[in-house]
Amino acid sequence: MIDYKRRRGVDEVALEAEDVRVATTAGAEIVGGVQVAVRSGHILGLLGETGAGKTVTARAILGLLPRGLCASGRVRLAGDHWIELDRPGELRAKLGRSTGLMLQNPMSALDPVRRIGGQLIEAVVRNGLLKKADAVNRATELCERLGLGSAKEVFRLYPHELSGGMSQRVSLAMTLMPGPKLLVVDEPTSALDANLRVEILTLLQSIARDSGTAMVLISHDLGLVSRFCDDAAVLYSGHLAETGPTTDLLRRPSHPYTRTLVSCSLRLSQPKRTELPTVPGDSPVPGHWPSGCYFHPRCSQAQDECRTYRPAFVKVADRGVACHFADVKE
Ligand SMILES: Nc1ncnc2c1ncn2[C@@H]1O[C@H](COP(=O)(O)OP(=O)(O)OP(=O)(O)O)[C@@H](O)[C@H]1O
Repeated sequence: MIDYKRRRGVDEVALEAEDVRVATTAGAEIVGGVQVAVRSGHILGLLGETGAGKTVTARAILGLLPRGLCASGRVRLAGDHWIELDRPGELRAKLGRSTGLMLQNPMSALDPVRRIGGQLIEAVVRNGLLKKADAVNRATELCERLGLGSAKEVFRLYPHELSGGMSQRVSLAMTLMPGPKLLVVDEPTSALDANLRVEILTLLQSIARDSGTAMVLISHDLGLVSRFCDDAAVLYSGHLAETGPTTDLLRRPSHPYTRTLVSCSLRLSQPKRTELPTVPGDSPVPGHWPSGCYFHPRCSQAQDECRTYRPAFVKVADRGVACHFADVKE
């Protein structure tokens, strides 16, 4: 039986990452010194515009960067020792069984010419995590838990026979088979209609709560983050702009970029909206960063100091912000 009520350890820090940096092999900085922590049973939303570095940061932490990019910094799982990010092989060996990544396109995780059943159980059996009979039981329970209906029928299907919603659920089941302590979910729902999106995220949230799995949800969508994430980290041009408990952060954003995102999102939710609101201006391209604060060319409150000096990321209690003029209080 899968112990969905294993709440031991909930609230412990499941994963910490410090000073995460990513650059191209040609030397252009993409991510510059990000720190994040995710608690067991909680969901951290990684927010930011396209190109902010959300996916690259998460992949660096899992040792799964594509060719052409290299990382530095360190990461550790609940109380374990620190592992350097510039050793992706060691990182994958150490984190591989404890972490999972669910990608934007669920079909990319599935082999088109093999039935779902074999694909669900293969990796955990091959890696010696479960015996075949236990793997079948676990896959059956996951199918039930994830609302896939009769596991026997699902096991016989080929990927092309799955609907969009089913392929999301199968992909989630595959990711959950090894019982990961940390699950990174990259825009899981961008191709789904609004109802299905909420269903899948509700499932993810209940799995996080019940099993103690820590999750990172990568998203542009402030509405989804505010509904499903306990904590949020806002990235701008590969740097942390602001972090904190989601409700507090969105109610009292300290960074001008977060404030702009929140006001854009409020406009987006108005019924008479005629065009998609965006943060005015363009985000800079890696390797062509502006001087000082990277947000200053788009910031209505920028002053001389912002054009000259990069603000440090300052943590006060459970909030953190990188702005010379942020009002951070204990
Ligand atoms: N393999 C790569 N080689 C060089 N640059 C890359 C590579 N992959 C990503 N980048 C660059 O890194 C930056 C961050 O990309 P990333 O995909 O992490 O952004 P994101 O915030 O996840 O955006 P989106 O929400 O659109 O997925 C972008 O400027 C992107 O062009």
